Amino acid sequence: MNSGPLTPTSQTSNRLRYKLATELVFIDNSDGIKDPYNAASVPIYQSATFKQSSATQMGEYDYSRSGNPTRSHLENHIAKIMSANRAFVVTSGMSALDVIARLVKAGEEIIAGDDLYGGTNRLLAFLNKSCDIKTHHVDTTSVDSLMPYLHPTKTRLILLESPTNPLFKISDIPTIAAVVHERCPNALVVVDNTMMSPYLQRPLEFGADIVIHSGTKYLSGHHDLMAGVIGVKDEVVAERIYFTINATGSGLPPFDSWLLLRGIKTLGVRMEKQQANAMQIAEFLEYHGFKVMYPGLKSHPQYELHHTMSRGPGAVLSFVTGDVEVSERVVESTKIWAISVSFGCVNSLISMPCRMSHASIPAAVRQERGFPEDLIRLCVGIEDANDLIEDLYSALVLANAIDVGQQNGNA
Ligand SMILES: Cc1ncc(COP(=O)(O)O)c(C=O)c1O
Ligand SMILES: N[C@@H](CCSC[C@H](N)C(=O)O)C(=O)O
Repeated sequence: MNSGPLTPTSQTSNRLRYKLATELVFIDNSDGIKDPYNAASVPIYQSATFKQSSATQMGEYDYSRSGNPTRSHLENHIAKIMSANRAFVVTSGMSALDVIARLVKAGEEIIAGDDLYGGTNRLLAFLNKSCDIKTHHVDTTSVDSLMPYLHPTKTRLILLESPTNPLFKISDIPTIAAVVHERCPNALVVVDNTMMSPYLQRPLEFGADIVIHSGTKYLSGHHDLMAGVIGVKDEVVAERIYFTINATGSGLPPFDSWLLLRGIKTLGVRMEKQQANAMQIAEFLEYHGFKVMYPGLKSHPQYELHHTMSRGPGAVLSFVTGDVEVSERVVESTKIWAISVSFGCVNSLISMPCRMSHASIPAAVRQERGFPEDLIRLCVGIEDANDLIEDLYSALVLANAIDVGQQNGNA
């Protein structure tokens, strides 16, 4: 009898042979997963179970919760583009974070940012209440702010977003990783790299132990699926993660794996266009006097640091109007920009994080952490940049966020 779960074939040579734009579309057939017909598009193995030739010796796949060839193809491909030794795909970004959280035992501690995705904050609050796992929320823009909480045995995870969602704070990932590894040999540095995608930033190359992505965002690119991605450096940690995914049944189903594999092929072109559009929109808003949070602008306090780690600033940005009601009117007045949570899609989206993606963070905590209630977040798509700017300009004028008279010198 098979003594345990099958470990699917997700070993990969984590070296990039070509430039990333090439690797994104180049699906390596030397990964041990053979298709008898040499299909150009990896087939969808829509099968829950797999027939065996023996009652005692299982083949490579026995049951899709434990492993599925379409998922394995995707995991190999993702490991390569993330510079990971192993990668796993699960049913959502939150599921990826849940799998990582299961590496932490009761009584151990997590250090995370004071600006982070609302759902992550909610999961960490739940772990505190129900599992005796405490999180210290600190300003991760300063390595010093982590110091008082680094404990040689208790600290288990350091969870970073860089840039953070939604205030675009930058963490010095290599320095934090070096300090943490020196002081807390038991701790793992985890980076939620959703904002950047592996096309712009690969934190495993500069010290992180685990990188996660909400695959719902840039990796898939079309808002037609939910997925989470985990890239891991260390084989022992990878085996624990695989165990949890199989034990809890959170592996990504075959059809969604296929869709995600298809989406990844266009990540490079989408990101280049979205980022170029975002840069124009950030400059437009700054020109009109708004405080804009975007690491592509020289006015960003950590512009230099960000560019030591990343190939670009990405395509999400935030700005404030100075008045919550004005912000609401702006958001409700656009036509092309859809009022929607999420980001990373080919379509442009507009939202108010305090009312939407980050509403699960209690108002008092938001206030304590200096989270502006009038914040507007823009997720820039691939549309024509001038159309996007005109639509935004009309909404800003309609909401009285821009005083046209003053701009014309008539005020
Ligand atoms: C930075 C970040 N991490 C994780 C998640 C969770 O991803 P998902 O919605 O795919 O569960 C999100 C958004 O949802 C996010 O913005
Ligand atoms: N109602 C959802 C909100 C999802 S927000 C999705 C995304 N991460 C974003 O930042 O827009 C929830 O409660 O999780």
